[in-house]
Amino acid sequence: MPVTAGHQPLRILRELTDGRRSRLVVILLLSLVATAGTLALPLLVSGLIVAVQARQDLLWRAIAMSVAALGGAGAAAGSGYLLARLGERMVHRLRSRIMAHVLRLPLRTVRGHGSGDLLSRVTADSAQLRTIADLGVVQLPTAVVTAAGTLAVMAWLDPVLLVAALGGFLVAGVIIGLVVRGLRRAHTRYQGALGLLAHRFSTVLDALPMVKACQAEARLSTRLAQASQHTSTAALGTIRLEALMSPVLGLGQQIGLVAVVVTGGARYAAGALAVADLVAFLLCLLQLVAPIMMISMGAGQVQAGLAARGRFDEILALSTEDAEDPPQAPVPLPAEAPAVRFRAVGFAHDRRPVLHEVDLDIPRRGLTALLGVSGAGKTTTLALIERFLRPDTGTVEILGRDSREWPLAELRGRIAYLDQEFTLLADSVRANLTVGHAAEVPEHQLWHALDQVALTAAVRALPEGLDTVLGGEVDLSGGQRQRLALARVSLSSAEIVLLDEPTSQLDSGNEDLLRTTIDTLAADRAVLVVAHRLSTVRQAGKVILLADGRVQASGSHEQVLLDSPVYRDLLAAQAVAPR
Ligand SMILES: Nc1ncnc2c1ncn2[C@@H]1O[C@H](COP(=O)(O)OP(=O)(O)OP(=O)(O)O)[C@@H](O)[C@H]1O
Repeated sequence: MPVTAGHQPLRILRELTDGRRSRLVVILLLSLVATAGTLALPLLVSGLIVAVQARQDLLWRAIAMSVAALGGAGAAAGSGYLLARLGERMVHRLRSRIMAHVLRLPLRTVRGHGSGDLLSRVTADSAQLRTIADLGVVQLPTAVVTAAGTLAVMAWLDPVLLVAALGGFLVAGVIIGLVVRGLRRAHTRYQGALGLLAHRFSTVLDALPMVKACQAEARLSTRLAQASQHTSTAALGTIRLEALMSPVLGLGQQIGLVAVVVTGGARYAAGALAVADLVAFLLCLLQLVAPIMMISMGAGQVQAGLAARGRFDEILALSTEDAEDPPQAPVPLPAEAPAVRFRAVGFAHDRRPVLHEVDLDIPRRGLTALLGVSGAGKTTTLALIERFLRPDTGTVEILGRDSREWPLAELRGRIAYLDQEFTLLADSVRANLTVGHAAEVPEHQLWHALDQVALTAAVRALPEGLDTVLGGEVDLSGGQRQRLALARVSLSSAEIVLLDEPTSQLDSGNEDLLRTTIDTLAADRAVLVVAHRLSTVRQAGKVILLADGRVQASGSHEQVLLDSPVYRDLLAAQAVAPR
């Protein structure tokens, strides 16, 4: 069920107190004590004036005033601290939930949103959410109770004066009500603009070497400054509205004060009001400003928190990749099916057709090479096998089962994938090698995998060996990173291995080494390698040639060589001597 804006505060209250109801009760009790202390003070002052006039003993009254003031302040501090802890716990839980959810979204959805925008939701927006806990849950209700209690005391002291005082605040209240209504929209616009700015900046940072090489710093700085200006314009929308609050309230208070002084003076002169009651009333009026200020400013800030919660909801409403997992246990796998089978597969990126009626088989064992000019659809083919993407038409079968019928976790457990960017985590060498493993991998296996890709010496030379964190001050070269990614793949026991251009950064010595690693992998599983360097295809048992999103030829190297002029052209372009 979609969450309406009206339901949101209640839901946030539930999230805040989930498993901590008793803590909330303590916070509420402390707040009540603080409120009672505040309300008692004017009455105790009034009593003190009467006692001074009557020359009575003042000691116990002084003690009572001290207890009310100190007790109230202590209780307010305690409730504020406990509440902030509850708020931070809620923010941490929501933030973790959002991050876990984002990691399970389809790649397309994540890319569509942009990493910077998602980052700003997890950081800046979650900080805004804290305001709801800090202000909305106890401070605002407490302020309402304090204001109502103070008004009741004022009514008890002199109802006529109360009417005079309220006249001043009424005008302010109407204006502030209108301002608060506009604030949530303004905050949503501002948070959206901030997310866009974060996205633009993070994409520029990701491309920093290229930016520097092209000397594009100045031009991109100007574009970023424009995005920043757009964010500031959105921020001004909230600032303008918030700036109205304090003066409007101050004006209301001044009008109320003048009205009380004039009316109170007249009533005192007429003998209708005692001086102690007039002083107590004025104290109440001054005391009323703090809760009313809290209600108006707090309500404005809570709008920012509610807007942030709304942006969280937008993300949580997006379907995760495994949302379409089959509900029933899948049928057993046929023993002799190929590792991968495409049947009349069609796929379009943003309505631009990329694959058309593709039929292909990848055998259960051995090396298959996927070739084609740049943009032919090779990476898209791998993405369909991994189920990063789903075919628009036709079927993709993995180990004899339609890929839509696989539970996603099981499907991905059967496939190891080395992407084109040979991505590594900004984490230790060990973490990068074992990222897909639930159990700890024995160290000798890690060294063996590194040995296979000739990385042992390089890793031993790192400051903390296997535990050196990469991607910061210490890093590997492009070719070493590629070999580390390959070592990760070789540690996997997956039945299907997908390698997207694994040789792009390797020198000829390392390329020979890679061929040996691939041969070892292909001995007992299916290895599909996207090869730009056509030298790799010589060792392949099967070659599939893609051209314009169609399978142009497939079979053994010799057979495709005979059948396909496109293949011969590709080989010639790479200057690989046909055997
Ligand atoms: N995320 C995307 N959004 C839109 N179009 C895309 C996307 N990814 C790829 N394409 C387009 O789909 C087509 C096939 O891309 P793909 O990456 O599969 O080709 P490729 O054969 O792997 O190319 P290369 O050898 O250059 O890596 C290209 O025309 C490309 O522009």
